[in-house]
Amino acid sequence: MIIRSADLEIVCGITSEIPDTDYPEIAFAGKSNVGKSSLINTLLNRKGLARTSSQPGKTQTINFYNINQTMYLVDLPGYGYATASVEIKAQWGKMIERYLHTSKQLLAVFLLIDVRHEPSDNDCLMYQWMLEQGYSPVIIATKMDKISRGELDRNIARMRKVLGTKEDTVILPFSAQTKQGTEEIWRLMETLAFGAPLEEETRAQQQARIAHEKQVAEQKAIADAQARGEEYAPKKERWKKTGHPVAKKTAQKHQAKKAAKHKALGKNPNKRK
Ligand SMILES: Nc1nc2c(ncn2[C@@H]2O[C@H](COP(=O)(O)OP(=O)(O)OP(=O)(O)O)[C@@H](O)[C@H]2O)c(=O)[nH]1
Ligand SMILES: [Mg+2]
Repeated sequence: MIIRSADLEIVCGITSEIPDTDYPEIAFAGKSNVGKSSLINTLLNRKGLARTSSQPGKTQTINFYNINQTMYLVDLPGYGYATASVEIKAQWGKMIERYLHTSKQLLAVFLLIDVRHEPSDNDCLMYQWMLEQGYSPVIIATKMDKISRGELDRNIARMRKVLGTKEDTVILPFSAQTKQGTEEIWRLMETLAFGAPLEEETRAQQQARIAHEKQVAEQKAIADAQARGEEYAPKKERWKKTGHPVAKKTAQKHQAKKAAKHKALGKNPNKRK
């Protein structure tokens, strides 16, 4: 999917109402620190949009990211955050439960499990809940960069066994570090949200789009210049007018500096050793 816009549009805290949104929602659930926010950043190709931390318990609200005004990716707080107080844990649990039960647009819940570890009791509960509610069960095995290929196969088999997955449950290995799995997850999300994976832009379409965007930007620049009562000079011409290209100036400065250094050291820069 080509991401034209990705904005954190709604932040829902423990006392907030669950919002009634206009687009399908895909939520990311899982234990604290499993990589939910990192997955969202990777899918959107935005490094710090969703806040992440090596300390568990970073996401404490339900965050709705509006993508291209067509769908929401929903980042949930993690469960099983050991150092949070019992009361806080219960409040977060209730908030997540309230969201999962009341959202009218929730299309799918992706359950994230760190591929290095055995699924926890909470992971098993979450998986069962997804089945009971009739959601397409999708599991993302995160942090695949941390183990070998052989271990990955063994751990995914163990994951299936512990969760007791149905045949049609998809388990997708993923790494936010290497971005492996990103395409597969997008294809699945597009199929769920729009019925089929969106067509990739062909090279010709991409060039046409870029040319169109350039043309629109230029027209805007002309209109802005006119509004200021100035004559529009395209970038290249403005550059020509000065007669001193920045790159040339920088190169001259660099050369002068180098010559001074060599002079100070009494060396000839062109002499071979
Ligand atoms: N090596 C590696 N590290 C990862 C990966 N995904 C996440 N991490 C790291 O794991 C830590 C937790 O990531 P987050 O994305 O904040 O996890 P979260 O599930 O959103 O955590 P909470 O908000 O606390 O529930 C961060 O230090 C990330 O850099 C991955 O695929 N590979
Ligand atoms: Mg998070």
